[in-house]
Amino acid sequence: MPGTDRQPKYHRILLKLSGEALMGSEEFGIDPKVLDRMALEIGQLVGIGVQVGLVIGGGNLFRGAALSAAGMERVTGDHMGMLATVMNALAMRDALERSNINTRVMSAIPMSGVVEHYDRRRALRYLNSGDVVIFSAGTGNPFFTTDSAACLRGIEVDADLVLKATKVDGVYDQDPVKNPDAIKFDRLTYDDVLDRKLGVMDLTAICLVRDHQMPVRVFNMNKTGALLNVVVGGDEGTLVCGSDA
Ligand SMILES: Nc1ncnc2c1ncn2[C@@H]1O[C@H](COP(=O)(O)OP(=O)(O)O)[C@@H](O)[C@H]1O
Ligand SMILES: O=c1ccn([C@@H]2O[C@H](COP(=O)(O)OP(=O)(O)O)[C@@H](O)[C@H]2O)c(=O)[nH]1
Repeated sequence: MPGTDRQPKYHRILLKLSGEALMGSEEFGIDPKVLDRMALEIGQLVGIGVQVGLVIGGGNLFRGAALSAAGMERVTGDHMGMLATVMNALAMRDALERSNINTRVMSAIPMSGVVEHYDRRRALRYLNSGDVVIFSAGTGNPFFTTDSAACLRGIEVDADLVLKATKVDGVYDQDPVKNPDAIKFDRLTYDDVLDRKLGVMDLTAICLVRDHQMPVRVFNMNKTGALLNVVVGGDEGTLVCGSDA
């Protein structure tokens, strides 16, 4: 990889994968091939000694806002969305463990007998011992998103960086899916994202990382090798951070 020596720049990361990324080319649900590819890429990080926390979305299965638009009570829809993230987490654990990567799933909603309840100190012990920890069920509260959950858990476990894996190459001046002429930023401040209303992450999540000066890198997970490149300090995607970071 040009310009990198493959030594990790970050000791502990929090990686957010969108639920939709797990669909691959399917319309709904989970494509096992995508899970296996992601497990491989995450395994490369574990292999060079990086501690990995994961938050997975649920948009491939249910989103509270969409269910609410179809007539369901919003809180019920959000509960379904959070349960969807637990299903995705179980599928990801399965793929990681088939790749011989020790993985723990914790849930913000107690689900005895299925997954462990989220406990920050226990999560830190698992991370320190090299296990991948998947934080599922979002924040456990309706009206939030898994982007906010990723930023929250990243701050709680003192990650060096939150990585938002998405289907575009970074943050642009407009939505690049709707505007092919959109221009990509290499670096932005939290206030730039808020002031310009750049829609790549919800505002609650951005405010949270700004208040705690947690850097976030937005990058394209469909690009093979991009995740490893970020972690070894490569200039991938867009870095969102404080003005003097
Ligand atoms: N300014 C922007 N820069 C980059 N992506 C943007 C921007 N505004 C909106 N988006 C959209 O945000 C999406 C990334 O967010 P993500 O959370 O991965 O997807 P979703 O919200 O569909 O689950 C991109 O697919 C892109 O279409
Ligand atoms: O803290 C949270 C996180 C998620 N959700 C619900 O779970 C759904 C799936 O999460 P998200 O939309 O963030 O998934 P992604 O877009 O990343 O696939 C959301 O739409 C919400 O309905 C929630 O209520 N609280």
